[in-house]
Amino acid sequence: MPATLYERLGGEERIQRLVTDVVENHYSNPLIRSRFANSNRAEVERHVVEFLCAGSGGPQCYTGKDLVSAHKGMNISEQELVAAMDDIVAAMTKNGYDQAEKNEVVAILYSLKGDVVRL
Ligand code: HEM
Repeated sequence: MPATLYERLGGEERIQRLVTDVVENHYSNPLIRSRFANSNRAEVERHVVEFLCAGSGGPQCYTGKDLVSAHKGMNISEQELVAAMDDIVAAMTKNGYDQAEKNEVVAILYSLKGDVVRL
């Protein structure tokens, strides 16, 4: 059996470090940081770790809202989606991931566009 994406991302410990950098990038990205002004950073971070672990094949359970409920009423634009994806790719580069894993994560994020953008 080929390794799951969860395994190739290095399991929960490396995913936690990746997500800390992703959230840091979002909170300092002028294109999207205002979106998080009223969010609980620690809780968003915990939910995103669970989301990525569970969604990539890990044993964790995702305990946050479903994606549509989490983003409903925000009217997020395509530009904001690209900005968020840029933050994630930059954090993956910083954490030493290969192009193959970056491509896979970008493809998954793009496939979720309809659950996030213009709701
Ligand atoms: C495919 C892309 C995306 C995925 C997979 C995603 C995933 C998530 C997840 C798992 C949460 C946690 C939900 C919870 O705590 O219950 C969340 C929250 C959030 N997301 Fe996204 N997100 C995406 C794109 C975006 C974009 C483009 C923006 C805006 C620039 C955004 C803004 C937010 C905000 C502001 C919250 C916090 C909501 C709150 O405080 O309750 N997301 N997202």
